[in-house]
Amino acid sequence: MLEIRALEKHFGTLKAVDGISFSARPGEILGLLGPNGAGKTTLVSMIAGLLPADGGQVLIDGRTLCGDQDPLKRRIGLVPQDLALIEELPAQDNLAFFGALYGLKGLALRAAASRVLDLVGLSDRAGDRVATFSGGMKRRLNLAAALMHDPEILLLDEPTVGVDPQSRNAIFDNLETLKRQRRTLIYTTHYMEEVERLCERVVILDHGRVLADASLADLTRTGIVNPRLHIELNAGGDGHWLEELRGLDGVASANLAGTQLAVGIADLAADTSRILSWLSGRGMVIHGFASERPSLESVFLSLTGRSFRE
Ligand SMILES: Nc1ncnc2c1ncn2[C@@H]1O[C@H](COP(=O)(O)OP(=O)(O)OP(=O)(O)O)[C@@H](O)[C@H]1O
Repeated sequence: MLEIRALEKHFGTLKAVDGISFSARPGEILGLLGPNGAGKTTLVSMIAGLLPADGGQVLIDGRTLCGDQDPLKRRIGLVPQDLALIEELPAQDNLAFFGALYGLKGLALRAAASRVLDLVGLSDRAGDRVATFSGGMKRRLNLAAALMHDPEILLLDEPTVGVDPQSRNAIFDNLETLKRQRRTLIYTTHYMEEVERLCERVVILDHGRVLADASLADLTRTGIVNPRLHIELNAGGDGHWLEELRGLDGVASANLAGTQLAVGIADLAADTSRILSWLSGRGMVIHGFASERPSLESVFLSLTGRSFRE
């Protein structure tokens, strides 16, 4: 179990990480989301022990991580945002370099290289120089390098930037394999669909603080953003009934533009038919309606005031 408690990092007067706490379990892929400058990379660097914290703690199974030399650090791996590869060396020599940093040598080093190359599907390219690899292959090797010392906690800082869809899917498959191996994965990304595909839980950051820490299902159900009904009426009229509609149980908002009525409601299943009947009862003819569930994108926008990729 990885626990982050009240972590802080200041750069001059800027609080890049301002008291962040959350935890992540083995076998979980936790999505770490936030707009540019939210503090994600700073946070991940502190968890990885690359950057000293100004306050707070990182704990693994209840034990506090103390400094760069702490043996607990071996239990963490980092896939950095910027590729950390030596282009002129073959893939296997790159892996040997990273393995050696963790004290691996001889047979153990070769076994680790073979295990990670197999996982990322690059065994047949082991002897080729990284300079000859595609962007996606470099990303996969970057992931392999972080796994040489067999960490149980893996921090991934935007690991699919610049990756073609095929390599992206290959990386997802690798991450799902690591999840099945009961590792803990912290996944930072700007791609909403990646979070929706990979993560059950998400921590949303902005200005160095946690805005939300919830399962994806709960986030889109909490009422941070309501589901909506889009109803087309035969005639909007003066909308004198709007105030009354807004006062109904389960109605969070109601807006009329011409003949288009948008109603924010608490629960699609429970409230839809009741609202349609209420409108019919007021003599309104409904030409059509559609329902819209809140997306993670709309939750993010509502929490941060910014769109995901701004
Ligand atoms: N070494 C540094 N010195 C001064 N300010 C820094 C330093 N590193 C980061 N910052 C600032 O801290 C804030 C958080 O930056 P960070 O890189 O952690 O954000 P991020 O969420 O990873 O952003 P992005 O999505 O753009 O990678 C930003 O305002 C950034 O300018």
